[in-house]
Amino acid sequence: MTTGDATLEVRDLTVRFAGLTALDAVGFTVRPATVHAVIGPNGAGKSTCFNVLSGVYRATSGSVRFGGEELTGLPPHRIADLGIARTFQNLALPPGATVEDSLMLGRHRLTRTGFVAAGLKLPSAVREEARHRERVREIAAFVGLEDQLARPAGALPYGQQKLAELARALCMEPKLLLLDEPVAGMTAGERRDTAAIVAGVRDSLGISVVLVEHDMGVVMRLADSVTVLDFGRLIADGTPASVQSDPAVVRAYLGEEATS
Ligand SMILES: Nc1ncnc2c1ncn2[C@@H]1O[C@H](COP(=O)(O)OP(=O)(O)OP(=O)(O)O)[C@@H](O)[C@H]1O
Repeated sequence: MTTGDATLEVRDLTVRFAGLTALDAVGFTVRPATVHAVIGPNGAGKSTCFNVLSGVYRATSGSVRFGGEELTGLPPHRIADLGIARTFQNLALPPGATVEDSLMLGRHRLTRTGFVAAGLKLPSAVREEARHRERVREIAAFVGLEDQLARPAGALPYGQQKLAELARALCMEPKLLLLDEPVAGMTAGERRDTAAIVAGVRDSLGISVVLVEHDMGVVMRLADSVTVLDFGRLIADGTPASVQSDPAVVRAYLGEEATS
């Protein structure tokens, strides 16, 4: 599949949990090599949307197509096979493993060598592993973690652990990257650096990014397009500047401040 095919089309997506409509006929399009943010107050349906895109939740109705393939109903590993990788709001790295081995986990899907050949250390298996380790080093350098590869991932400062999680997802060589609150819990400097790395994922690697993020500064600077949800409904969709001044968006956020 070429990058030109890697459009994500969400149409009439509805998710109901026992009487509660978490997503109500939501639709948006993510063009290739763009950053698309999904924002909204707490409980708006952002995580539910992400969980459908990555196959963790089943849609009640509606469609999600990526490069022309229907995703709804596919299990997470099949969605990953189509070139969609995700990060998690809470870190999902194995705490005892080194950064390098954690990133090698991201290469698993791309590994051809079978269990027996790897166990016997056949030359083809050794060569393939060396190629993967080289790519892991390149990706670690891309996110600025090249000097941390030998450290246990769990020993890194929180901001660097989040970058390792991002790097692990990049190691899957995705066409579309789903980032769940990538700068949450980071210092101001780490937020800036991470925003620059995500911009590089789009501009240098040509990967599309869908971002759920509460940090409006990061969203407004980074996103090419924004979908705003409130109580499961789409209330605005467009450029960062247009949604920022949309009265429905202002009302949704002011409502949240007034009640929190
Ligand atoms: N597995 C579930 N079972 C039942 N209800 C759920 C489930 N997941 C989410 N919900 C409900 O769906 C609604 C949307 O939740 P969701 O987590 O998608 O919102 P959100 O926009 O991601 O919120 P936040 O910004 O607080 O993470 C909420 O009312 C939530 O309680």
